[in-house]
Amino acid sequence: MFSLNGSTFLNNSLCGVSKSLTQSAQRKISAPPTTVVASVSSNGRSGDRNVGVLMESTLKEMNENATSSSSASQITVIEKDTKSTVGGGVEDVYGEDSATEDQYITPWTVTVASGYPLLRDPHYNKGLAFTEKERDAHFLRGLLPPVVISQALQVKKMMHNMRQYQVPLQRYMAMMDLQERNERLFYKLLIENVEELLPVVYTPTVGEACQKYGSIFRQPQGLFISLKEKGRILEVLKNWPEKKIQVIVVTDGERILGLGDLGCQGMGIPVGKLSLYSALGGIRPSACLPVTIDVGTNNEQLLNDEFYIGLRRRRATGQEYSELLDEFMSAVKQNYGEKVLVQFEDFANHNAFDLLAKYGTSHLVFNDDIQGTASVVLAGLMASLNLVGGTLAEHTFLFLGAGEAGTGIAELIALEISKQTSVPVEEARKKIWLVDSKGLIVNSRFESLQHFKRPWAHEHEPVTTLLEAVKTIKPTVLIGSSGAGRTFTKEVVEAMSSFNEKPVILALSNPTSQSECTAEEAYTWSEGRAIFASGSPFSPAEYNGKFYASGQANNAYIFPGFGLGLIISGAIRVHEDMLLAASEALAEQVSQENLDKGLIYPPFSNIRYISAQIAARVAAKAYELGLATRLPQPENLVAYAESCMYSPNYRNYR
Ligand SMILES: NC(=O)C1=CN([C@@H]2O[C@H](COP(=O)(O)OP(=O)(O)OC[C@H]3O[C@@H](n4cnc5c(N)ncnc54)[C@H](OP(=O)(O)O)[C@@H]3O)[C@@H](O)[C@H]2O)C=CC1
Ligand SMILES: CC(=O)C(=O)O
Ligand SMILES: [Mg+2]
Repeated sequence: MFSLNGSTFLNNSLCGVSKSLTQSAQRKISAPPTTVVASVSSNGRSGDRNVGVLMESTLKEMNENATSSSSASQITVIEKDTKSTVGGGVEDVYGEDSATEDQYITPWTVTVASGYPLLRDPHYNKGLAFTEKERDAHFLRGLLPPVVISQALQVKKMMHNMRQYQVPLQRYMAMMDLQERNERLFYKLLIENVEELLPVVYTPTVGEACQKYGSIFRQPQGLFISLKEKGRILEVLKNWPEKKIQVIVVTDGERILGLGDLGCQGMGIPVGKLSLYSALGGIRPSACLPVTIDVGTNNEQLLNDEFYIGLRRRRATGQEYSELLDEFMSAVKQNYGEKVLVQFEDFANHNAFDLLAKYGTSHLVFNDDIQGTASVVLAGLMASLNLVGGTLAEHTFLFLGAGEAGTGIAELIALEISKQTSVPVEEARKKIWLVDSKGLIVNSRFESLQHFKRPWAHEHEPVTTLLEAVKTIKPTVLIGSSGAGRTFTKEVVEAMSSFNEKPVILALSNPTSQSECTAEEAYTWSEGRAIFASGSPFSPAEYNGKFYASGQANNAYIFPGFGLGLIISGAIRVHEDMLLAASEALAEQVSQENLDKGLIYPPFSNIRYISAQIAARVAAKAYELGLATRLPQPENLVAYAESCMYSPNYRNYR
């Protein structure tokens, strides 16, 4: 924070300044040499080095165009300074559309360019919602049609338009366009229509978007760090316009959902995950940084695709790979400090476990596929006990898929059983069985197993098929984490239903095409008795004249609230007890009404409230474990979490 000409500026607001003025320079619309320019160049922070460079050229352009100034002003965005203590990292709640600016008495202001560049700045643009006063004050007259509409009407209109698109990818592109045009409207739309829009910005549509990312790419939405940037990653991080980053979601694109290696086009995943961080967990959008590490791809189709946007080479491995990751992780810590959360997403399992182990002791890291998925599935299983009875320890679990998701979930279940029953975790693991592409994981395969599978190699005869494993193990819970679609066949579901009154069947694999079975198949083949949830959403399925709704067992329930909990407590490390705490918090949100419908997850429509509960529980655990640095601990963590959440409501500009 620094002061200039009697105003106080938020450091990160400078990004808005430079962006707007740069745009104005590009468009040859000059802004006046106002205090904004001086304020940027007066800031000596190294993080703003690139801002200074940009400002120099902007100044030059401005001088050249000094006589053509029409958008000659800056605007002041009114902000309240209620949460600046949390590392400046969470945004306060602003007033409703109708609120008058005089309602806010504030010591904080953000200054950005006005006029035409304001309409082109997604962080501040309000489109037709600019009021008459704002249009006069900020040189917008004539740049907009006469009508002034509320944000609520804008939402209504956008949803109407969105529903005209029949093709999911068109909806995805319309949402991305909106995000690039008017960020607050994008989040308002997403938050208020979360159940309808989640499948658009997230699974399943984001999968197709990644597959076609080269063709639909329009604007950079995150940072691309390729082998070409080796030795210069810190420099690359400084190119990102926002300086106050709290959450990074990073992928190397090698295991995008269940679609395999999509290389650089995996960028859609960090972008999608981070939009959920803001919409579902209330993390300020400008504090989120999507990153794709491009070390090549082994996907022949992409390598031969003329529109492919990544490095046209096969994947780097070994030292070449680990040196790039090392440099990235060091640069992140150096640039953003030790409290920035790095979420690893959709790495292949031969890197994912090692990266988590390697950086887990030195950085605040979280692997969504291993840990977030484990937490969400454990929550669903806890809730399902209300329907099927018994304790966790009394059930038998069988997984199809023994990778990140499968072994991550298995381990958290074992940990919870161990805590509940005081048996050693090795003992608790004995009720959990996994099948991989070679069959049941058994002792005789031990030597050839990857390290993360070894704890699951139990004493048993070799079994090669899932059906045989189901018939032999007789699980009460069947979990699909294989990425292989339609592998829960009629015979498998019927076998599960033959010895379970209510078989619990979770088909976690994404996107929909990779789901181990559909909702309709699960209910039909189990004669309506299955307790079913899936990674990607299914519409209610009809069986025998009755409709069955199913829940979405997806880590999207966990990571936004989990991340918020880490941020509000200033946590410096992730601990497995935090994952258990998040599971408990989520399971408690499953109401009797949900259970009566066979649902083991609450509806996403309530997700912000749920995220606050999760955040509070995670933060409380961070304090209990001595991993929190934000002191003193807030008295009411739920209220605190809620109050910290980003609001997409428009702000008033004076
Ligand atoms: N719902 C959610 O929130 C989440 C869902 N997922 C989904 O889970 C799936 C798997 O992800 P992840 O665990 O990271 O992937 P991994 O690649 O780490 O693991 C996949 C596992 O499935 C096994 N497998 C693949 N095909 C078959 C088959 N036909 N029969 C039996 N086993 C098979 C593999 O066997 P082998 O080891 O022998 O190769 C491997 O053990 C993906 O579709 C992903 O989208 C992931 C995270 C969260
Ligand atoms: C949901 C998720 O993280 C995945 O499918 O990889
Ligand atoms: Mg994932």
